Amino acid sequence: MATGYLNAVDAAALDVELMSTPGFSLEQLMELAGLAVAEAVYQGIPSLSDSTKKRKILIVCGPGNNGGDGLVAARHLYFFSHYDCVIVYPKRSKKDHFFNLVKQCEDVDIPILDEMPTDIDSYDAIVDAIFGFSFQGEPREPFASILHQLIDDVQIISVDVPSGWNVDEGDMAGLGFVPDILISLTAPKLCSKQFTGRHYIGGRFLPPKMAKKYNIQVRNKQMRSILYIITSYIYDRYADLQEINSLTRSHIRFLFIQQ
Ligand SMILES: NC(=O)C1=CN([C@@H]2O[C@H](COP(=O)(O)OP(=O)(O)OC[C@H]3O[C@@H](n4cnc5c(N)ncnc54)[C@H](O)[C@@H]3O)[C@@H](O)[C@H]2O)[C@H](O)CC1
Ligand SMILES: [K+]
Repeated sequence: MATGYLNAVDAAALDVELMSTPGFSLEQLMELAGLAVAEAVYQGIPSLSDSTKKRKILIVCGPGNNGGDGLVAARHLYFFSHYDCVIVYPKRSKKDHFFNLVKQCEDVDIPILDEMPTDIDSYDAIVDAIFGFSFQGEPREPFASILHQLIDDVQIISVDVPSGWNVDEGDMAGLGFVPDILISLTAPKLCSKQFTGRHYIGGRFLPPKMAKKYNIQVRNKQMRSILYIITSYIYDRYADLQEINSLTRSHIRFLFIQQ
């Protein structure tokens, strides 16, 4: 089954419509988006077999809601137990909800830095929650420099859009920034046609009528149950992971793109 892509204008319109017609709040959508991001990290960067050791994850958050998804993901990863997160949040939003999200992270002792640490090579992965579908033009500081630092050996997981990419056209600015994993929220954005890495889709809350309106085709039930059986078989062998994996099955799925 093909999955429809969203351009920047439709992605923003869909977001507004989701928060008006069916009555989702931004907080609710962000919580589901952030949980899906945490689950993508869990699948993409599996926990270590030595359960006394934790994966180190750096979560870089931008000034808007994409950054909010990163803050939510950090909190969920803390409770997944296998991950030690550090947040970089250089331009904090002044909105109440973001103040609360920051406090929730501080309450579970997740360090929140204003700038990039000097030891980024020591992390197992970096979550790019810098810009999403409202990014325009070329990245301004401090994010331009941060994006340059992300081009190295550490695995990168981008939230919704690889940061710095034009939402419709891809890497127009020629940054050369290419994540290893992309987690699209609600539906893949047009630029993701150029992405060839591991691709998940999360944030599964779209009412069917709205999916139809925006030409987002969801995989049919039969395909979903076949995938469910396969993933159950693979993951249920690891009894201690079962609970989290049952969450994973419900919130994210692999995206098979038919070009
Ligand atoms: N639909 C969903 O599933 C949900 C998606 N969510 C996430 O929200 C983002 C979109 O959030 P938004 O606040 O509209 O914008 P961004 O985070 O993309 O960024 C806006 C932010 O960035 C600044 N900015 C724009 N261009 C530049 C630039 N060239 N240089 C520097 N700064 C720039 C701008 O001023 C703003 O401050 C979506 O992608 C999802 O990740 C929600 O969580 C809800 C559910
Ligand atoms: K991003």
